[in-house]
Amino acid sequence: MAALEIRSLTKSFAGRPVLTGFDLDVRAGEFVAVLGANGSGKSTALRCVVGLETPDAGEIHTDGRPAMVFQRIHLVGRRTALDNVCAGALGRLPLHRSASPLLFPRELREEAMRCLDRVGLADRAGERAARLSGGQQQRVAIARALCQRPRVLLADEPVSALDPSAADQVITLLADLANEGLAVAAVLHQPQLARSADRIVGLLGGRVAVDGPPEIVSGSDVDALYLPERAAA
Ligand SMILES: Nc1ncnc2c1ncn2[C@@H]1O[C@H](COP(=O)(O)OP(=O)(O)OP(=O)(O)O)[C@@H](O)[C@H]1O
Repeated sequence: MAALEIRSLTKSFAGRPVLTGFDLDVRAGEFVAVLGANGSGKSTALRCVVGLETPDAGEIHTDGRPAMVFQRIHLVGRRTALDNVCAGALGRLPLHRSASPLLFPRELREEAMRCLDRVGLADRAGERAARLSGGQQQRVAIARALCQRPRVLLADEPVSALDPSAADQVITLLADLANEGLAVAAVLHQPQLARSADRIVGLLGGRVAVDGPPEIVSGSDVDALYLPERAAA
């Protein structure tokens, strides 16, 4: 069984269908890039997986609770990178162990430090998040997600606000995390970056129109996802 399985997902907003039978499998160790025109339902699909939207119909299975990162990074700017990463564990800590961020237990701080190290930012642990670059902040957000100990990591346009070099670093990190065993699904708006993934999935008309490894998915397959008349269909 895949770590993430989505079957026949449907979702409408105010009677307007957005997802019309969306299917997706992501296995442990696999990095899937999800492409599609604006409004094609990519975010809605991921948001259904983490419970931020309720599907109208369909089935979603995930190994454990998935973690998600977003284009807007939402760190607490005046707290350190390390505190922000510790916050990823709040959902699984007993209340009395996390009532105050000042009291994050030592073992959690050590784990958060390992997560920061994993994203290449151990040396910035004590820096206020607001002082980090956009790319560094997104990597802190990924470390915070890792601190949730997920087996499935979702990323909704994680590099859309980043410069090309920072975007490359984040994509390489996501690919490495998948190589280490995470199931990773990332919505991207940059088809060329999607070519670093193990598989490219393209949404059109609320369902999967393209699904294959980058060697198989052609440039014209990808271009067709963005043709205005087809994307609006
Ligand atoms: N909560 C909501 N209420 C009403 N309409 C919504 C809601 N969320 C999304 N939509 C609409 O559903 C459609 C799909 O949105 P979604 O954000 O999933 O698309 P997307 O493929 O991620 O687009 P983008 O690339 O622009 O981020 C859009 O037309 C959007 O306006």
